[in-house]
Parts: sequence; structure tokens; C-alpha cells
Amino acid sequence: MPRFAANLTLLFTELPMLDRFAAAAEAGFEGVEILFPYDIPARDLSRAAISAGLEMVLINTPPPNWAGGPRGFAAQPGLEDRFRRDFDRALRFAQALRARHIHIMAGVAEGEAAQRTFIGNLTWAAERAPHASLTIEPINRTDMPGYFLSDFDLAAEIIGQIGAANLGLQFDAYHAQMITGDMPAAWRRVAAHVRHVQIAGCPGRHEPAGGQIDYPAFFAQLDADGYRGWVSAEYNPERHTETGLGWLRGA
Ligand SMILES: O=C(O)C(=O)[C@H](O)CO
Ligand SMILES: [Mg+2]
Repeated sequence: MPRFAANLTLLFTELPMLDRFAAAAEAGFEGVEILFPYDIPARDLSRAAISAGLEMVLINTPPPNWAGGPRGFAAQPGLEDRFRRDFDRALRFAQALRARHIHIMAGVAEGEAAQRTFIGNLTWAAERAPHASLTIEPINRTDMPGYFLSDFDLAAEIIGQIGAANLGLQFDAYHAQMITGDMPAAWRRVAAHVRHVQIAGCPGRHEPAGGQIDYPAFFAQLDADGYRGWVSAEYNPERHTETGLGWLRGA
């Protein structure tokens, strides 16, 4: 079975952020990710992760204002300086937290200029941080209207074109199902590029149980394909986080 991480931005929100680490460890997770850790001193987050015995798996490059602000800048023509400043900030945080991956957010953009900008910024970032593991993630446009990267084949093509050893795909099975309607087929097409997996039930983005995705089969597929990365629970619990963790105990 894969190693599971809890997304602490979405799970255990019954507790203050620093208390979510111990709750995640207690529940059986071995790692954690935080979408945007920038409001809390990195040393406090790091201490909480270490004392709970958890690995920090992933953070995102910072949009300035997640509650309604831009969804990143990597594909936005003309905002390259902004992207670079944000990326350096994410890098400092990732180093302080010993976070394994940095997810680079493309932002809302479209067209050829956006694609060129995205490729240019990713190429720059991969060279800037040769020891960091960088990911890009297709996100469905129902949840995030206008988000540039919403196509798994395009993401794989861009990763192949850049050809940097430290750039890979973040495969969110929920987004894959929302975008393609056939998550297992999407996995088969792009698995070779995947270095991080996220899960949620579809539809609804709640617990990864029931619904359109057969998660026990997906976990078995990950094992069969030799996937050695993390699987992160990135969903909005329907009720109390703890009461919805049957899927983890059964995995
Ligand atoms: O929305 C998602 O699925 C993500 O993983 C991004 O990091 C944005 O929250
Ligand atoms: Mg995701």
C-alpha cells in the first residue's frame, strides 16, 4: 500500500493548524502537506511536523490571496518577475520545512502566450532549484474557472519538452476524473511522469470512498505500477475529519 499524507489545509480543520500535525499522526498518516503555509513561521510548522514524526510532503507556490485572489502566476505573460519572487519565497519555505515537493501554480490564463510563459517559467525554476522536486497539476475548470493547466496530456507534454529531472506531474485523481471522466485511463497515459498523487471522492471532493472512483483498485494499481511516492488526502471532510477516515483504516 502507498504511504498516505494528510492535506492539513483541508483536513483536521476542527483544530488550529499547529495542532493538526499530532492529530494526523494519531490518525495514521505518515506525512502532511499544506497548500499555503506562508502565514505561519516555518520554524513553528517544522517543529510541529518533527514532534509528530511526520514528513512534510508538499507546499504550493504562493498566490498572494487564496481567498479570491489569483491562482498563481507561472502561466501569466508579463508577470515573470512576480513569479520569480514568489518561487524564491516558496523555495525558502520548502527548505526550512524540508518539504519534498513544491507545486508550481499556473494561474488563470489561456492561449499560446500563456503556454510559452509557463514553459519559460518552469524551465527557469527547474534550473534555479536543481535540488528541489517541482510539480505541476492539472486542475478542473469547474472548481477553478480559467485555470491554465487543466489537461493531463498537455501537462505530460510540457514536462517532456522541458526535460528537467526535477520537474514532474502531480496527479490528483479527483481532478483527473472531473476532467476526463476516466481517471484510470488518464493514470495509464501519464503515470511515467507522476511524482505525487492526491485523492478525493468524485463528485463532491469529499472522502475518497464510494462515488465514481474505485480507490482500492487505484491503490492496487499504484502498487502494481511500482509507484513509490506519497498519496495525499486532499478533500473536504463531509463531517468531522476523524469520522470519515474509514477509507484510511481499510487501505
Ligand atoms: O486544487 C488542488 O487540487 C490542488 O492540489 C492545488 O494545490 C490547489 O489547491
Ligand atoms: Mg490537488
